[in-house]
Amino acid sequence: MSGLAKAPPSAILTDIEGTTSAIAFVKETLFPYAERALDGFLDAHGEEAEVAACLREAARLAAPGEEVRQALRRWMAEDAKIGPLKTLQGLIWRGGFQSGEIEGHLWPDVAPCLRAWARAGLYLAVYSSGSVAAQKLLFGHSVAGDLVPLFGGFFDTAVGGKREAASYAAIAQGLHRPPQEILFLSDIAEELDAAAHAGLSVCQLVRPRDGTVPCPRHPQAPDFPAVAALFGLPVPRLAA
Ligand SMILES: CSCCC(=O)C(=O)COP(=O)(O)O
Ligand SMILES: [Mg+2]
Repeated sequence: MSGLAKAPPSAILTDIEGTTSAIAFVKETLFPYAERALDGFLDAHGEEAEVAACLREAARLAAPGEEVRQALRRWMAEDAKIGPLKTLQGLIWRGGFQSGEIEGHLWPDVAPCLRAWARAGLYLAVYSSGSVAAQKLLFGHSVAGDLVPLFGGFFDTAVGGKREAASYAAIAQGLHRPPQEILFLSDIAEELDAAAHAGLSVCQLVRPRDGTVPCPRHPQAPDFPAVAALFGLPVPRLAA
């Protein structure tokens, strides 16, 4: 087992899907919303610069002979972490989050811990395959209110893939912190491997309702208070 910090970390870097939020929320709410709205959105906005750039990149990455909208739908069904798809999803979800039709799911243990950690002076950041715009929508319109002000940084795959050690080294550099001061939380073994390889402390969230596959190579916790206990972090004050 690797990744347990000797001193408590000064920064927390968290994944979203499977870590702060249910995989079912992403697969059963977010993806179907984007799927339903895709054609209308592309018909209305397909010529706008950002959307057109995503469509060109998606066409380049599509399988030979595959139509671009067909490729986008296939990637959604596969939960493929493809940059132009993730950018388009974020743009499509914006209307849903802003109207209140979608609320960002967070497991109930997450917001109290994030607030306690931020209050104690820990630096909080997000690293997700979801675009930075989508991350801010989810935390800004979450079931626990607007949590965006708790975070100092948001990273998506523009910094590199989540299974590549270089991405975590770049994030540590961007945060001006030694990698070992950063604790990365994720449900995915390959992401934890990459972060640990870059020198970060890591912990796997093994959330029973997400059916996470436990990875014996890294410390494991069923929720954020258990992460706090493992790594000497503050725990939320109990309501009186
Ligand atoms: C607001 S991010 C939505 C979730 C998403 O699209 C995604 O791909 C999450 O992947 P993660 O890297 O957080 O597991
Ligand atoms: Mg995840």
